[in-house]
Amino acid sequence: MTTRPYVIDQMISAKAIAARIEELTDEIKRLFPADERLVVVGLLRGSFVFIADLVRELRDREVEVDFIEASSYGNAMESSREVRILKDLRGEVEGRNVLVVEDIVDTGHTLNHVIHILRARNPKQLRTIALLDKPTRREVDFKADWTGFEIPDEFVVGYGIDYAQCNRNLPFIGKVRFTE
Ligand SMILES: O=P(O)(O)OC[C@H]1O[C@H](OP(=O)(O)OP(=O)(O)O)[C@H](O)[C@@H]1O
Ligand code: HPA
Repeated sequence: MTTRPYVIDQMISAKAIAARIEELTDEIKRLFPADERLVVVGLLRGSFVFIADLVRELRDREVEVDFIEASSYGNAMESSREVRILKDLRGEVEGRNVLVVEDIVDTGHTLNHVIHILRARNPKQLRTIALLDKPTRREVDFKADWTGFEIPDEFVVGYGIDYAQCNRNLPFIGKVRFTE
């Protein structure tokens, strides 16, 4: 896969992300009963860093971690608008408290599609959290219950998020700036 030359400008520091996750977990804990197990579902692949930090902030709760894999971008910068489920959950969600963890809501197609599928399985409570939200790009009426940061219409990478499958390992969120 060849990409145009680009540089990455930092947009949100690792420190700011960590501080925001602390705030978000306080809110999550207020909503889900302390004496009931929480199923935390990460949307692969982009959420793998966020979910790792989030569940460790929930260390005083009984948490089960599961993953579902959806893809609509492939290697492109534009959504195909066709969300494909590449890997389903291992566990059941019926009658359980479920928190779906997403890295970014852009057009909204991915999370909207996944929530539709999970809601049909009759969870007790189904909530969503997204680290980033680009509200100006929305094509479907969807809003996560919790959002880390609202961002402008920039193509971002890092902290799990890729451009052409690279840069997921950056500890911060940066925006891609093409140099040619
Ligand atoms: O709101 P949307 O426009 O649907 O975009 C958001 C989705 O796009 C990216 O996933 P991608 O399909 O690139 O897969 P990945 O998570 O494996 O990188 C990102 O991780 C979100 O899941
Ligand atoms: O800004 C983005 N960066 C990477 N992947 C994405 N998928 C939706 N929006 C983005």
